[in-house]
Amino acid sequence: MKKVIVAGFKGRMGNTASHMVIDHKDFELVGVFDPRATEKTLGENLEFKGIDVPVYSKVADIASSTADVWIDFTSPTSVYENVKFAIENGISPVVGTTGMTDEQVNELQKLAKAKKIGGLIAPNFGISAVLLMQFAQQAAKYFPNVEIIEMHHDNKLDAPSGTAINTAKLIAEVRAPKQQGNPQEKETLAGARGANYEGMHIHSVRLPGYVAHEQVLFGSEGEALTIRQDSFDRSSFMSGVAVAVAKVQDYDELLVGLEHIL
Ligand SMILES: NC(=O)C1=CN([C@@H]2O[C@H](COP(=O)(O)OP(=O)(O)OC[C@H]3O[C@@H](n4cnc5c(N)ncnc54)[C@H](O)[C@@H]3O)[C@@H](O)[C@H]2O)C=CC1
Ligand SMILES: O=C(O)C1=N[C@H](C(=O)O)C[C@H](O)C1
Repeated sequence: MKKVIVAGFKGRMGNTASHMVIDHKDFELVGVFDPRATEKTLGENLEFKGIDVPVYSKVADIASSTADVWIDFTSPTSVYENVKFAIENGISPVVGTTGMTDEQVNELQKLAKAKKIGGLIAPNFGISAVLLMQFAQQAAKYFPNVEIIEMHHDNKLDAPSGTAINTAKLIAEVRAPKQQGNPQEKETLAGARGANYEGMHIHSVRLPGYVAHEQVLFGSEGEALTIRQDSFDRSSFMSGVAVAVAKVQDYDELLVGLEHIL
């Protein structure tokens, strides 16, 4: 049995992940963490009735031997400290939270290597998004002119999305550096051309009703290719999270990207 703690359990993803862990025959939920929590045990919430695991509202209250795996769906400003805490306490992190800087990820990777702790940061746990990123990287070898449009619910804190940044990074690995559009182009309204990652423009849409969606648009002489994925429900991320929880302790480093453990 993998003993699991869920950080951010009062949020959308943390709630879904807590249910997944409870329902999984090989996992045991041993604690949940969220600074917004006021209850002492999870079972005080009607939807978790009978699940009397401890609720933590301060990270310092979590003992190092509490869990094998730390699932993190929190916020861009808290994820680095949480993951650092997990690694320092011998707990393998499975991280879905987006918005960390490259420097923060590098530091955590160094720490995990030094402590020989396996972990995973996945910008997206959905198989449709993992495949989209791989297809986009393949297509970019033949279509170097590319723009990315990511579309999310309007409660999202970070922009562009972690998936969009990761898509651009994967494409940049196979495409010669290149600025796109007319070299003389001028924005008459700031931001009109979106963010710019090594010449690739990334556009972020935020709308109620949306969950998580991405389109990668490729254009060439007389033809175009569009790759799109849609996550309509947060349950779609859970098979990826479950695979990560099951396998993460087999590694002794912090990996980035679900594809590395599938
Ligand atoms: N990798 C993936 O497949 C996915 C990643 N995400 C990412 O997961 C993160 C969370 O997303 P949502 O659940 O929609 O957000 P949310 O805002 O619904 O939930 C975040 C929760 O984290 C809590 N929190 C804040 N600071 C904390 C801390 N220091 N320790 C523990 N909990 C803390 C908040 O109180 C809140 O309850 C975002 O970064 C989002 O981009 C979301 C969906 C899929
Ligand atoms: O905030 C979200 O909802 C999501 N965040 C991740 C991201 O930033 O890419 C993954 C997915 O898109 C949902």
